[in-house]
Formats: sequence, C-alpha cells, structure tokens
Amino acid sequence: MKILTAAQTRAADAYTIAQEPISSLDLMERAAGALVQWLKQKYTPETPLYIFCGPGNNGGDGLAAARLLHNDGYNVQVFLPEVSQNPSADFTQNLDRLPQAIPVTRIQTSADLLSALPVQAVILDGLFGSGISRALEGLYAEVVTYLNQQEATVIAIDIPSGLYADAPTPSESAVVQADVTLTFERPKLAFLLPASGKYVGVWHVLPIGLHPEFLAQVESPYQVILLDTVKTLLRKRSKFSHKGTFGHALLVGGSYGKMGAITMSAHAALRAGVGLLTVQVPKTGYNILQTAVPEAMVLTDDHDLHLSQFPDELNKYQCIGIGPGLGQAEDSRLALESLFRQKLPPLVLDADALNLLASDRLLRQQLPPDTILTPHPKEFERLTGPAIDDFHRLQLLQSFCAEHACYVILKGAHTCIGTPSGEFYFNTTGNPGMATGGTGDVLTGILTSLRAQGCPALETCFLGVYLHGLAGDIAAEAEGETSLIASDLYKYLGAAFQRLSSR
Ligand SMILES: NC(=O)C1=CN([C@@H]2O[C@H](COP(=O)(O)OP(=O)(O)OC[C@H]3O[C@@H](n4cnc5c(N)ncnc54)[C@H](O)[C@@H]3O)[C@@H](O)[C@H]2O)[C@@H](O)CC1
Ligand SMILES: [K+]
Repeated sequence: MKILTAAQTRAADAYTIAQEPISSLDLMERAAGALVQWLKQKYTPETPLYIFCGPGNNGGDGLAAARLLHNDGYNVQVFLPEVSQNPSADFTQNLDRLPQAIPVTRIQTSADLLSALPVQAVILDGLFGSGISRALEGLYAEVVTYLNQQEATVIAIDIPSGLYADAPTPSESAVVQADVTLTFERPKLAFLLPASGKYVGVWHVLPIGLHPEFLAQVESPYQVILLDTVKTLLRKRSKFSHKGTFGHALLVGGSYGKMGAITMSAHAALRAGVGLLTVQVPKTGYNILQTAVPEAMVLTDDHDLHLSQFPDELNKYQCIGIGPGLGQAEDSRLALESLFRQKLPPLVLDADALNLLASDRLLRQQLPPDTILTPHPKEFERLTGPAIDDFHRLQLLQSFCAEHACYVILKGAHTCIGTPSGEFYFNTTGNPGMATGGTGDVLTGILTSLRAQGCPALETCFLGVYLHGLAGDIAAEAEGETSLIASDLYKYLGAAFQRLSSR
C-alpha cells in the first residue's frame, strides 16, 4: 500500500472531489462518518466525548463528527481555541450545522481550559491535521500541553496535532501525544518512524473512498507491506518434493561466548523450511551446534575461537548467511575479503559481518550485488555515517542501497526494507517484546532459509520480516511481551506460517 505525502493527499482529495464527483463538504462528511463508525463500535453513548477543533479541515472533521455523534445520542462537548485566523470554508459550514444542544466552549486564553477532564472521557484531537505548516505555538501549544496532561484517552483525528506528516517536526513544536490515531485512507510516513511515531499511539486506517484511479497512478517510493501481498509469496510444498527441492543454506558465525547467536539462526533457518542446512563455526562450537541443532550439518573452522575461513565448494549452497555471533577478529575480516572475490550464491549479512564491512571501505566496495543486509540503526550508521534525523536516515538508506545494488533491512518498530531502485517498504508486524537480544539472529536464519529455497531477494525480505514479526506477535499472545525471548520466535514460526496461509 502506497503512503502519500500531505501534498499528495491534498491532490487525492481534489481529484476525488472533481472526478467522483463529490463536494468537499460531503467528503468531509464521509471522513467524519468513518470516524463516528469506529468510535461507536468502541464506546457507549454515555462516554463523555470532548472534541477539540482547530480552524482548518481537521477541525471541520471534528465538528462534523460532533454533530453525527450527538444525533446518535452521544454525550458530546466541543472546544474551540480562538486565535485570530480565517477558518476553512468546511469548518465554518460545519460550525453552522452544529446542533445548538451541543455545549461549545471557546478558549481565548489558557485560563479557559477546564480543570482535569474525567479519566473515563475520550478526547478527540481535531486541532490540526495534514495542513500543519509551522510549529504549534502560543494558545495552540498551551491547549496541546493541557491535552497531554490529561489521563483521559486521546484519539487523534488523521494525525496528532502538531506532527508533520512527511518531514521532521520542528523540535520547538507542541505535539499531541495520542493513544490512538484514526487516519484517513493511508498511514502517514511519520507514523512509521521512531521520533514521530511515538506520538501516534495505535493507528488505524479508515478508508474514505478516495478515488482509486488516483491511488493507482500516484507515484510514491514509500509503501507498507500488506498481508495480501505477503500471502501470495508463500510457496506450497508439493507431494513429490524432497529435501533437495528446498535448497541448501550455509550459515557462518559464532565465536567463543557467542555460539547462541548462530544456534538460534540455525533453528530459525530450519523452521523457515530450508531442505538442508550446514553451519560453519569455530572449533569451540562443534559440540554446541551438534547437540543444540541435530538437524544441521556442522563444519568447523581451523580456528578454535573465531572464524578464519569459509568452506570450499560454495556453489553447492543456494544462500550464505554470515554474521550472527561472528566477532570482529582480523582473521574474519580477511576471510570476508577473500570470500567477496569469489563467485558466490546470494548472501545475507548481519551483525558483526556488517561491523566488519563498516570498518573497511574497500570491503564495502566489493559487496556482491543483490546482497541482503540486516542492520539495526546503529549498525546502519556505522556503514553510512550518522543520520541527523529519521528522514535523513531514509535518504542514507536510499543512497546506500543504490550505490551497492543491495537490499537493506533496517530493523526497528516498523522495519524498513530499502531496495536498489530506491523504494522503501515498511513492515507492520512485530511488537516491543521483540526488543531483546537474539531476535536479529533469528531474522538472519529466516532470510537465509527463504533465499536458499529460491525466493528472490525482495520477496525474501517481505516474507522474512513479515513472518518474523508475526511469529513475535503470536509469541507475545502466548508468553506476553515482557517474557518474550528470541527462541520464542522460531518456536512460533510454524504458527506464523500457518496463520499466514490460513488468512
Ligand atoms: N477534502 C479534504 O481536503 C479532506 C480533508 N480532511 C481533513 O482535513 C485535514 C487537512 O485540512 P487542512 O488542510 O485544512 O489543514 P489543517 O486542519 O491541518 O489546518 C490548516 C490550517 O491551519 C493553519 N496552520 C497551519 N499550521 C499552523 C500552526 N502551526 N499554527 C496555527 N495555524 C496553523 C493553516 O494556515 C490552515 O489555515 C486532514 O488532516 C483531514 O483531517 C478530511 O476531511 C478528508 C477530506
Ligand atoms: K489532529
């Protein structure tokens, strides 16, 4: 699903208004109707609803929702911060249509703000939407601060007020801290990035029937990975298949004290369906691997404690995953250097393989095309230099992927896949329970396995991050987020495959 900028959203609104055709006021009515439908499913008419409306169309949505909710018997109050400013036409029309029975409080100074709102109340934030063009200051900032002090649930209409949809929000701006954001038609880029996403709470997309023709034609490098897309990538295992049908993967990593990492990758690779798995570890890891993962074949390095060479006959593997628990010994860097000079099957690089790459510009230049790299933000910035903010990090991602013709899976709450042709694909599965050691090693195992089974690079990335997050979500349902550990991810990977194929 494409993500639109604020300007593209305005264009989509305008196109819909002209082509459907529908009046701007009726489109707002449709948006308000979608909000109200969502709210009615969640809250009873007795719930006190406090609706704060700014002067633009976001405020217009709030006013229209207030009327619809009131007409359905809901307990609604409206608050209008008054700052000398021309309200939008649709705001004014909806203010005129507001039933007299709805109490309206005009806020002229912060003294007009009520004392604390009831805890069981719901606040609708309709102060500003995607039309924000500068930092929120003065009375608006005071209202935002007041809202942020309330214990009542805050639901943002379209986007938390003060937040920029597709650019860094000025640090001096007041921003509403929402518990829930009900956004129209498409999520906004800001929802998916850590510095801005923290204001959004749980977000839901409410379709409002923007014109499908516009949505099909509009170009955007930003996309959200959808369940429907991922489902189509699952491959059925045919009756006459055998272990050779599902590829042979090689995982390389582990060092003294870090054998757990490569062990977890190995488990994950097997659970992700690879036909055969070989793991190359330093000698110290031999008994550990053979005991912990009897399904895998084990090769040992000449070195006792860390990796110093890659096995011969690399062409018998369909993918090589390198990095979990590897360490950063000079031997290992040299081994990578000589590896990159050979003709290779597809690679997945993680953890210390990325750190070795970061420390050696020449090695980076030898990176084979189509490689999948899986850095977390710190590893990523070691490769590219520091990012000023989340948006700059996306620019760095785009140029790195283009320069090295590779796929980068930038791990985070919404993991982002960068491609050589400049697109960004954001994942929506996963939860904070997965912020624990070893979950990245599991992802490496899954990706190496899928790639070895013949999945093309981008499809491997889609399927891998989605399944990894879904396994995490199923694990969190069973174990809770706090107690979730990395091995739960491969324990529930089978359930994730099943859930994906049954949906
Ligand atoms: N037909 C449409 O265009 C639709 C718009 N919708 C709603 O309209 C919203 C966008 O509406 P608008 O474009 O009117 O934008 P906003 O409602 O975000 O407000 C824009 C107004 O606020 C002013 N403003 C911007 N930044 C300010 C600041 N920091 N301090 C004070 N004033 C500031 C602008 O000059 C403008 O007058 C969406 O977020 C959505 O909620 C929905 O009703 C769906 C349909
Ligand atoms: K808002």
